[in-house]
This record gives sequence, C-alpha cells and structure tokens, in this order.
Amino acid sequence: MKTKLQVKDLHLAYGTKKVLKGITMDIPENKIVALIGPSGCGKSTLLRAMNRMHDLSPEAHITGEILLDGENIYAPGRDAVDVRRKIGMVFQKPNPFPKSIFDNIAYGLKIAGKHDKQQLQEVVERTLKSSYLWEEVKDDLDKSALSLSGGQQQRMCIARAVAVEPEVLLMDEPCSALDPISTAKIENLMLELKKDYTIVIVTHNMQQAQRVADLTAFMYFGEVMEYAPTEELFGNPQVELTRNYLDGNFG
Ligand SMILES: Nc1ncnc2c1ncn2[C@@H]1O[C@H](COP(=O)(O)OP(=O)(O)OP(=O)(O)O)[C@@H](O)[C@H]1O
Repeated sequence: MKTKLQVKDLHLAYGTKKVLKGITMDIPENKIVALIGPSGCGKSTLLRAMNRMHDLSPEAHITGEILLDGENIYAPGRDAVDVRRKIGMVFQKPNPFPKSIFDNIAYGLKIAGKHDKQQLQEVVERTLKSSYLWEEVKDDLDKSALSLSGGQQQRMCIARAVAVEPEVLLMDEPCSALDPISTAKIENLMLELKKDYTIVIVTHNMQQAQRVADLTAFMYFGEVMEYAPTEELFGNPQVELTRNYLDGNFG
C-alpha cells in the first residue's frame, strides 16, 4: 500500500498554546482516513496543516514535516499555492462563491490560466457528474450557486475542489450542516472519489467514520492516541482512552 501523505513529528502552537504535540502518521493512497476525538483536541488544526492553511495565521508556529509523495510540503521554496492545488479542502459549511454554478466550478481552472470555453465546459460537466449533481443542475448552470440547497452546495463545493484535479481531498466535517439524505449522498460520493483520490475527513459522527473510513485516528489533547483500521479501532480499541471515548465517557 503506497503512502500518499506522511506526517512526521508535527508540532503546532498558536502563540504559546501547544495544540499539536508530535503527530506522526501515514495516510495511504486511495483510502479514507477519519480523524476523531473530543472537541478542541486538534483535528481541524492537523487537517489544515496538511495543506498549509496555517501559512495565513501569523500566530501559528509549526515544526516537523508533512510529506506528499515523499516531498516535504513545508520545504523552503515549496509553493503553498501549488501544495493547495494538489491537496484540496472542503469545509464544514458549504462556501459557494456568489457566482454562477458554472463559474464556481471553473474558478480554479481560470485562475490557473485555462480559459478555453469548451475545455471548461467539459470539466464542469465531468466534475458535476462525478459529484452526482449534474442531473439536478444541468439546466441551471448560469444560476447563482447560492440558489442551491445546502446539500447541493456542498456537492458543488466538492466538484469545485475536484475540478483542479487534486491528489488529496481534506474534508472538515463536510456533513455537519446537512440533513441525513444529503449526508448519505456525500458519503456515497466519498466512497466513489477514493478510487481517484486520497481522503482525510474530520468527523464527530462515529457512525460516519465507520461507514466511510478505512482507517481511523483517535486524537486527544494534540496527540494521536490510536490509529488503526476502522473496524479494529471501533471493535477492539487497544488504548483505554479510546475505549472510554467510544463508550461516550467523555467528549
Ligand atoms: N487561530 C487560533 N488561535 C488560537 N487558538 C486556536 C486557533 N485555532 C484553534 N485554536 C485552539 O486550538 C485547539 C484545537 O482546535 P481545533 O479546531 O483544531 O480542534 P478540533 O479537534 O478540530 O475541535 P472541534 O471538534 O471542536 O472542531 C483548541 O483549543 C482551539 O481553541
């Protein structure tokens, strides 16, 4: 099994507050990895470190390495924009741009200098099909993305992330603002997408982790306490803290 992303002794502090305390974990290619753990344990912080989102926060200090295909995304001279093109992010709340559905999907390609109308149309159609949204919106591509339902907006945001052909998709609680039917659609979509992408998801929903994730990491106070195949972690946790958390004793 090829390792796609390798986190090596990653520490992160916001000012003097230590939030990640030496995270080391391998994320295999074409798998879904779930990060679980109580509120404030550092899940989102770790996810955001995986595509250098903290570059935008001057108070965040990072040491350690994150390797994408063996190359450190934090290496001097490595372009953060290029890293973010290869490692895309989908946020908790759908965040469509106040533009048409077409322009939302084409946005990243236009920024990358691709303006060929036919090529853009092909990508828009392909990514909306891969996000199972095409049939619902194919006659409305010129309408504002803000007119879509929350679940449709989130599938469109996933299509937008996929349009620039990333290699890794990071998802920060992508279903927490959605109803069960939209959630099921996104979960099915994730299972389809992992054929082409490596996915890391933060979730508070234990059932969701068990439905979609191949591997699950349980985090606690900035450390990975246990990281194992999802069935093993939920069925037979090796660490007492994990067992207590899964039993609902804290968090
Ligand atoms: N920009 C910031 N500045 C200072 N502290 C921060 C910042 N962002 C997060 N924190 C703190 O870092 C810790 C970890 O936050 P993080 O959002 O990573 O946790 P989480 O496990 O994702 O939590 P939740 O499940 O509630 O989303 C928290 O104590 C939080 O208050």
